[in-house]
Amino acid sequence: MLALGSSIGAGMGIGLNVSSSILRNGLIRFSAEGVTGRSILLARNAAKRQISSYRPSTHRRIPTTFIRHNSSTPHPSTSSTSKISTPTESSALIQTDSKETSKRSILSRITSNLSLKPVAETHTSKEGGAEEHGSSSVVKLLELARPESRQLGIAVGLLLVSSSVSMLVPLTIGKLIDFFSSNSTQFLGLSFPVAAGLLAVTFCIGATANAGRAIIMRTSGQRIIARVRNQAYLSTLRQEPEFADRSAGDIVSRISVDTNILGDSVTSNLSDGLRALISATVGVAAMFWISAKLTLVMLCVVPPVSLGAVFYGRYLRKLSNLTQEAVGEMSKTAEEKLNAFKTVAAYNSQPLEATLFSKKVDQVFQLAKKEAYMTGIFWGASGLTGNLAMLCLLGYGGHLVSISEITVGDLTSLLMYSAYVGGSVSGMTGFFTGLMRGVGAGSRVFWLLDRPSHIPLDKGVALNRSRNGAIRFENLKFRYPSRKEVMVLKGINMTIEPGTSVALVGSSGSGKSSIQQLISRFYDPEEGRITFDGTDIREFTPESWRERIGVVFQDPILFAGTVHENIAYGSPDATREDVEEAARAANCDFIWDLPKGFDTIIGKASLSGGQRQRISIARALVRNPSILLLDEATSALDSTSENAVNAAIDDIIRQKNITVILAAHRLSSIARAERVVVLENGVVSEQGRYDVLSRKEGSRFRTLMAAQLLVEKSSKGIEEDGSEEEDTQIQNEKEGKEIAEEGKR
Ligand SMILES: Nc1ncnc2c1ncn2[C@@H]1O[C@H](COP(=O)(O)OP(=O)(O)OP(=O)(O)O)[C@@H](O)[C@H]1O
Repeated sequence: MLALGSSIGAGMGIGLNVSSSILRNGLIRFSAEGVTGRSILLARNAAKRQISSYRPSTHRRIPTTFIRHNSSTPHPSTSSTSKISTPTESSALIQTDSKETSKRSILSRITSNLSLKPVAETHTSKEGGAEEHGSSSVVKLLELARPESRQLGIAVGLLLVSSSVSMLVPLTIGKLIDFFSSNSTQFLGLSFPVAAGLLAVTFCIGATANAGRAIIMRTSGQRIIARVRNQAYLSTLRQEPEFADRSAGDIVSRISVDTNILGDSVTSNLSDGLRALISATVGVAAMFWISAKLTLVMLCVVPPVSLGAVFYGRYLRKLSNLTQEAVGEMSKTAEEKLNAFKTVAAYNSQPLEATLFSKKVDQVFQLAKKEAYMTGIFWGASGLTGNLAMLCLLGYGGHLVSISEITVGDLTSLLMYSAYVGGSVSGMTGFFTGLMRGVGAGSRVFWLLDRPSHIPLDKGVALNRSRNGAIRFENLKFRYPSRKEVMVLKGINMTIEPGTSVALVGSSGSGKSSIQQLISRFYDPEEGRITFDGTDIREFTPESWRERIGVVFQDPILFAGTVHENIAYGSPDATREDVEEAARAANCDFIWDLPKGFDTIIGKASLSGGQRQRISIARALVRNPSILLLDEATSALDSTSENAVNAAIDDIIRQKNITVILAAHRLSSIARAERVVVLENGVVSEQGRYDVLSRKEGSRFRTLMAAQLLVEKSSKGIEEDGSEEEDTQIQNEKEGKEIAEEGKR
């Protein structure tokens, strides 16, 4: 009966096509359906810093107000607000007014007025997990559809019209059979041609309503998907940097695949469910009207099917969660390796990577196979039940016809209605399972939306641009959250006066970069604090604090875009002159030789390492920072470029208006700094001026640098000229002198 119901329903435009419904809610669907031109545009706009304000909890209530804050406004809380758009348009998420878009980066828009209501406690049993009570997820799912309520209301109206028309079909067919098997000249109380014409018009109205319903439902679904994707991405951007580092692939899977399932489940799936409910109700009422006895026989089949559907739905939800997590893992694996494709190729690791990926794919497949078996068994059993019920109906109905209790037309109508009702029951089962799948995908997306950042971007007071002072480390202890067993910094104490320069020195892994990351507030210390002008930097909003810092990472990243865009990244107000000046200061002469100069399109890997590093230095300088963090900033440069960049760094240091903290191994870089701080075993073991430390006998710095000197000498092909008999004292003195001299280069 269910199978028959499905096909008849589909034929009649009721669309009770169970298999297609399952397909539509498929677990793994990488289709680009949700990526409309509009959503791409939205994303691009977002990247262009046009985002106003974002409320992470808005999946409960999609934002209607978007708050823009002025560039000159020091803190989001004091910014002006303006209502700029309606909630029904996807574009409402994005606000476009580049003139007013200040130097504040995209993050400032994301952070302003965050009203994060952490519901993540419900999920925290497992980082990234999706453990949440189904009921609350269902409520959240339905709330997602709220901004679309007007459209969805219209769609439901159209659905009522199309379903009503469809439900006329069985009755009409029954009446037609009776009309043709009698001598009557009246059909439905009218002459046949008039009645046929009226029916045709009614069916046209039904078809139009059905088309309208489908269009509205689909577009609403896509709007919801676009909105959720934007929110999920914004939510990701406001997380602490380690979060994205750790789970980029999984996040991408949540934003692309899960949002699609989610959107489908609150629109197409909801529409299918409603249609099934209407069809079932009207069908049962019509059946009772035709023959209550026969209808009662038919309805015996509903309770067992419904019970089966409930168990099946629950199982499917669990399976859906597992599958989505497996898909996330799969994406993560692929993404990590594709990002390091040259390493994979260089080490001929393609077969290994293929095996690793295929294991992840297999995990997804095994789960999908389980679902396929469950689905097959469920639909097979419910189909059989339906067909047996149909046989009973025919047997008992035939008997009623033979005793003239009902006509042949009535039996035909009843048969058709029962097929409709059967189809509707299966449709409702599909709705339920689709909803459960949506809940599974939804809890993964909601987890992302609700996850509170460990370093909230909205917390704290804005740091006044004019404020300056010393950076002080007070008994700073730190370990990485992902490696709790290792204490990296065990009590750092030091003070860096404003406008001075400090070189952090220490063996590899001694914590130089970690200190810089703590200054940037990518992490917060476990104990102790870093103060700026006497205030704990955790009291400043990360945005206003980071705005004062220019960072040059060890492995500089360039984005696809022009040279100008790359240098001006994070400084949207920078003019061409500012960019050129910064490029000159960072010794980026090569830019002028590029085919289109600053307008040359570059990408992640279209420049040499040294060129990338210099662009990265220019990017840091164009911000006009108060603090410059250089993490092995000259490590990728040849000696000519290194000298030039060091000269640029010298200039910056000499001007004494930027505090420079550099982590370096090279003696020539270390020597630029006014003070050297030696890190060992998680503490500061020594500090002082370069020339003093390098000449101080037995200093830790000298021991460290002696090894470095050897490395640098051998890389330059300089032979050791000391004889074995040479007195150790003389050797020591020579070494100290050499280190000091090397530093002067
Ligand atoms: N994201 C991370 N998660 C866990 N541990 C980390 C992370 N980054 C660094 N570490 C560990 O912290 C310690 C300090 O690393 P850090 O990068 O600060 O050293 P470094 O002095 O800058 O080294 P190098 O000179 O090689 O750049 C090391 O033992 C390293 O393995």
